[in-house]
Amino acid sequence: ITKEQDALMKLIVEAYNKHQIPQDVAKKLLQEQYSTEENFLLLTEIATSQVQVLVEFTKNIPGFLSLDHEDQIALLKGSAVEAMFLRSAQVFSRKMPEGHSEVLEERIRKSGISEEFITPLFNFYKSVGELHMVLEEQALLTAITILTPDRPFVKDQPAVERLQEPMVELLKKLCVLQHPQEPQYFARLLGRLTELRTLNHYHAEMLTSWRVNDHKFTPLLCEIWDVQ
Ligand SMILES: CC1(C)[C@H]2CC[C@]1(C)[C@H](OC(=O)c1ccc(O)cc1)C2
Repeated sequence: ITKEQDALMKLIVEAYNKHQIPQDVAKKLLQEQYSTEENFLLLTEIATSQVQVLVEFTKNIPGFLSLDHEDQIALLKGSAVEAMFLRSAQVFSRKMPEGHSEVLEERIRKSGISEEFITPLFNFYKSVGELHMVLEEQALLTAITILTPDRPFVKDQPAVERLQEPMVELLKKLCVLQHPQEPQYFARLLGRLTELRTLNHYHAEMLTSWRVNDHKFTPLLCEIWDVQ
């Protein structure tokens, strides 16, 4: 790892650590009762704070704020769902205090989300959990997801590629260092990004099914997903 790569990694990890889901949201997970309505409101709060965390993390990715402003928005809107699933999968499989993940799973299952979405979601969580990613890998993988050049409406794709490229190179080196006995580990990580893209479709279905049942989203979620 070169000096520049080490500096880049420290910046990304620092940004990733700086923005965590507020503790009060996590605490509510255990306190509130279990009605479908209550669960939906909790998930709305979790999703809203995840998007806020995503925006703050993204702003700290070196070079992001120098991109064309409309492209910055296009990248955020295009990656919000994937970044949210990636972060919740990492939180879910790693840092959840004892018993929280079961409670969260229960609330997700009883929040009006159709079963056809629940299965792929928890399969994804399991496949991320099995990787036992270290923090640096989690942070870099999230930054790489956000800096995907071929999102809809991105005008200057090469500029995004120039930011994403060094992160992919750095992640590749990290994987070799962290998992010397597993040469295909880096490929498995990138495979998760492909699986993530399939979740975009399920997520759109989920939003629609909530909306037809007249559930209300927060303004931030409406804005990032162009609903209502
Ligand atoms: C764990 C998850 C990533 C998975 C189940 C809850 C999540 C936080 C997310 O919820 C929403 O997207 C969502 C969108 C709008 C809304 O009002 C509530 C939740 C999907």
